[in-house]
Formats: sequence, structure tokens, C-alpha cells
Amino acid sequence: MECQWNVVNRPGESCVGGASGADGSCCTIMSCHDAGGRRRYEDSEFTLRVYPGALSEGTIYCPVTARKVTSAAEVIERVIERLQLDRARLYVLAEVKEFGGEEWILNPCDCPVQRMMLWPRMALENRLGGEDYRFLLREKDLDGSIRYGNLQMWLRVTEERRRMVERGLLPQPPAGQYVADLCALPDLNERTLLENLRGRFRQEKIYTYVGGILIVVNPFKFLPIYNPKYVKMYDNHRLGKLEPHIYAVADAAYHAMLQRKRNQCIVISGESGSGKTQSTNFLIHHLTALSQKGFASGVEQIILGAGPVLEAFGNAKTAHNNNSSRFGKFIQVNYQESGTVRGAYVEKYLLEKSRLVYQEHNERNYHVFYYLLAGASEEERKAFHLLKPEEYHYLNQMSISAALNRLSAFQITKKVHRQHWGNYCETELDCFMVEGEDLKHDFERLQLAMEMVGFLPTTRKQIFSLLSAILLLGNIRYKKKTYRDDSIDICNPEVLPIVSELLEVKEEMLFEALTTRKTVTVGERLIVPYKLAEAGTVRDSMAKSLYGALFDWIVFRTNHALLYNKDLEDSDKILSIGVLDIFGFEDYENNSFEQFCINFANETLQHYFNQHVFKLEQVTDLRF
Ligand SMILES: Nc1ncnc2c1ncn2[C@@H]1O[C@H](COP(=O)(O)OP(=O)(O)OP(=O)(O)O)[C@@H](O)[C@H]1O
Repeated sequence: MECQWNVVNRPGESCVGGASGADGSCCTIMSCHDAGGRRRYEDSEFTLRVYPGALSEGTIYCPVTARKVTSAAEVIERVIERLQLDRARLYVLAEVKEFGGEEWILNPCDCPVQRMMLWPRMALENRLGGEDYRFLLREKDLDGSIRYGNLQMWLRVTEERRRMVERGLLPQPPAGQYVADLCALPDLNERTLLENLRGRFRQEKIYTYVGGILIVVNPFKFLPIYNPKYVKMYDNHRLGKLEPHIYAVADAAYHAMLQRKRNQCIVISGESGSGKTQSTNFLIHHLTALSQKGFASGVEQIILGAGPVLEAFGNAKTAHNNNSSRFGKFIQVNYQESGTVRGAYVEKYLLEKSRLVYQEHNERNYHVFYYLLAGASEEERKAFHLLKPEEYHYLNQMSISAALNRLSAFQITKKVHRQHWGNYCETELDCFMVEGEDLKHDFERLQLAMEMVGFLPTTRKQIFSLLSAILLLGNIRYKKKTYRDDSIDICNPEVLPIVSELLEVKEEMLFEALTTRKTVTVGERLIVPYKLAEAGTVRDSMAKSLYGALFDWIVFRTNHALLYNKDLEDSDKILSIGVLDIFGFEDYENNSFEQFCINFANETLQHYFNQHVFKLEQVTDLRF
């Protein structure tokens, strides 16, 4: 595909022509015209590049200026005008997002700039080969079906690669035949199981069945298998009829729900970094796409917005995954009897609260703290009494020895970090940045997502005040009052009035809660001071409780936006599909994953299938 990736796009520039992708679909890049340094989405103008593909021969993209409130219908109108397209035809705008080019058809009233603001920073920048995020112009038929055009670019690449293999220009794939369902292996043991998975993985087939279970091997790269063609292809097919795919699992659950009028559940399990969250997203996408037949519903829009919010508060960098979910979640999509989505519901399990006060070497606290500290404006920094990240105890948990071990590595990467952090990154031992991260952008993306889920500016302020208070709580240090008794005092009392202001509680009450315990014995109320060793734990517990309550409340508010009110009243009338995304799986915790699969295959999986339970397993650590 020849795309002019390096073209700097300016408002008012004319359409860019030249060779487009073989499939006629290309990429969209947007630029934001920022007058005052920091991007202000409210009044900024953006240049959207809309790729018309085969609808306008010889045009690669058409630049259109738009604001946050400009609707898709307005953007289409401008493209039609510019490219002088046939007005008798119907057009829609499709958003293409990472991983396989899933296409989300925008409703006429959807705002493309708002959708774009949820994309990662990398996607917003002009970069070579960045075909993952874009807007396409598609033609719609009178019956509402979308013309998706020719084969996607990647299909051509795959085909070319196949031909090269045939001509002996690339190494041959393994000679053996690999089965799509491990149950079909004549001799099922650990070796044959792994060989089969490995062979399929090398052929870029990451999905394999074990009866009704789907095994996914994380490819850690873009695979072109999630676009609308695949949504259509897997629509209403018996599980196992086509090549294994996550869409087949979603589809089987959806149709089983409609035919049997029974709720369904899909369990996703695997180790950290195996791709559970990604798979959950594919499932939700397919489950909503099936019901909406291509159109993004309001619910889907809120689910989209809820993702970055829950991610900011519940995800953190770990040694295994830079964006690891530190909580289990259950997402339930509710349907009408006709199969149309009518709402959704998120339940969270076991948020890892200990991370708030302590992180292991090479790990970080929850993303939201870093976003806030990097992205807050000067005014917000003052209002929330924000310090530099290295001045917070809760963000500096690296042990001294670990820090010294890492010193040399930091010296190499320090330069890069400083570029990102500007004046925040002055210490040698910082561990605040993840490679490729733009925390300022992430903070703005978070604010926009919060807005989409319904958090008003005042609520957002309260949330950020609470986050600042939690960080400052961690800075409170204790000392013994006198040598004679056990009573304690706070070494840095100047922090207290700030925390009390941020939490909107009386300073005396806060001091009491941090230094004394109230007990009742035989009708008498006693106030006992904490011992020095206890006080730190009490302070940490307070911080953890506050953060836990905040997270619960955010999930609650998200559900408020997601749930269709009547679902609460008619909970026995609605049909639903639940997706449980949870770390580990008890059945194989004591055995190896391979042994678990073998046992499972040897039991009759059909039994599980008949019970309408579809399970999805993930492995990454197959050491290919
Ligand atoms: N199907 C896929 N195609 C391409 N890349 C994928 C796929 N699944 C996962 N990945 C990549 O693997 C990374 C880790 O995946 P993900 O965050 O979903 O793991 P996880 O199992 O949810 O981890 P954790 O339990 O730590 O939250 C993703 O950021 C993504 O880059």
C-alpha cells in the first residue's frame, strides 16, 4: 500500500491523490491545531483524513476540518462536496481500530473527533505503516448493508507470502497436518498438543478448539482477522464448522441464547499478558455487532468510554504487562428477546489494593496517578496541591538495592524519559514512564472518556482531589511523642490541612483517625493511641479503603450509564450473555495447562457445550 504517511496535513489543503491501497482502503491520520501549547479539545480544530478508497479513484485521502462536536453526517457532507461524489448514493463513515481492522460504522450523529480522541497517542501521529486507526468512507445500500469493498491489504500480503512459500522463497511450514480441534488428535499428549498449537501458530492461526473450549495463543502483533468480513462470516454457524475464531464463540453464545431463551456465559482465563482483556474486547465487539448489524449503539458507545476509565483506575504496569488489569471483571450484555442490545452491566472482582501502597520492582501504581501528575494544568496542580511524582512515597516503592541494580539501565534511558517528563523527571531513579507512553495525552483521553460515561466536571474535580489526597496520605510519617510512653505524633503535620481540605473532612477528625483507635469495653468508650508500628499500616489501610471505595463508585456510575433502567425492574425478562475475564482458572491451577487441556478433551466436551457454557482458554508461554 502506498500511503503518504509523512505528509503534514493542514486545514484547507486539497485532496491528496496517488496510488491507494490495493483494496482501496487506506488510513486516516488526524492532526490537532493547538494554539496554546496544550491541546484544548473543546475549541480545537482537527483535520480528519477520510479515505474514500474505491469511491473516488485517484484520491488517497480527503482532509476535512472538524471540531469535537462535528457530526459524522457533517463530515460526510464535506467529503461528498469536495470529492464531488454522487449524491444519489448513501454513505457512512467507518472507524477502523487496532487489531485486524475491525470497522465500526458511525451513526450520523456520532462525532468522529470524539472517537478519535479515544485512540492511543501513537495512532494520532503520522507514522509509517500505521494502518491500525483510520476513518473510511463506505457506501451503504438501500437495505442498510454496507459495501466493504475489496479484500483488505493484509489479505493480499498473506496471499503473497503463501505464493513465496510455494516458490521456495520462504521456509516451508512444518510438514505435519495440524488439526483445528485438539480432540481430533489421534494421540493426544502434551507433546502432540504443543506441536499442534505451535504448527498452527506458525501459520498465523492463533485459535484452536478443544471441543467447546477455545485456546488462544497471543500473537503480540496485528492479525487481519477481526474485520467486518469475519463478523459476517461467523454469523450463525455451528461452532467448529469454520476455522476456530473468537467470533465463533461469541456467535454460538448469541444464537444459543436466542434459540434456547437462556442466558449464556463465556469464561476467559489465562496468565497475565495472555490477552484476556483483548479477547474480552473482541467478544463484546462481536456481541454488539451481531445485534446492531454494523451500527454502533449508544450502549456500545458507553462501553467504549467505560473502557479507558476502568483501565486508568484499575490497570497498572507490571513486570509482565505494561497495561495489566489488576481486577477481575464480568461484563454482562443484556438483550431484548429479538436479540437487540438493550444495556450492559459491569461487575468487578478483587481490585488489587495493595498495589496502591506498595509496588514490586519494575512495576507501577495505578495509571491514573501518573496521568494526573503529568497532565494536570498549572491551575489544577495548584487546586489539587500536586507535587512531582518522585515526591510521593506511594509512587516510589522501589527498594534501594533494586534501584541500584537498575541504575545503569536508567542511565541509558534517562534521556528519553526526560524528553517526555520535562521538568518532572529530574531524578536518576525514576520509574514513572513506560516506553512510548504520553501521559499528558492519556490524561486528556481519560477526561474525555469520563465525560462520555457521564462524569460532570465537578465530579471529575472531586475524583482528582481524592486521588491527590490519597497520594499525600502516603507521605504522612510518624514519630514517638516521648520516650516514656507509646503515644505517637505526625512528623510532617503541614500535610494534614491539605489532605483535610482535599477530602473535605475536619483536620482534627483526620488526625484522630490517623493516630488513635476507638474501642468500647463494658459500656466504656476508650480512645487508645496507635503504636508506632501500627500507625503506618492504619494510614495505608485508609488510603486503600479510599481508593477501593472510589473504584467501586466509578463502576457503579458506569453501570448507571450502561443499564437500561427497565432492566432493573424486568431482570427476569431480559436475556444476557456474560463475559467473565479473570486471572487463572482453578481447574488447572494444580496441573499444567497442557494437562488441563488433555483432561478436558478426554472428558466429553459436548456435555459442557450442551449446558451452554463456552470456555475460552489462553496461553502465551508455550516457549515456541
Ligand atoms: N488477539 C490479539 N492480537 C494481537 N495482540 C494481542 C492479542 N491479544 C493480546 N494482544 C497483545 O497482548 C497484550 C496483553 O494483552 P492483555 O492486556 O489483553 O492481557 P491480559 O491477559 O488481559 O493481561 P492482564 O491479566 O495482565 O490484564 C495487549 O496489549 C496486546 O498488545
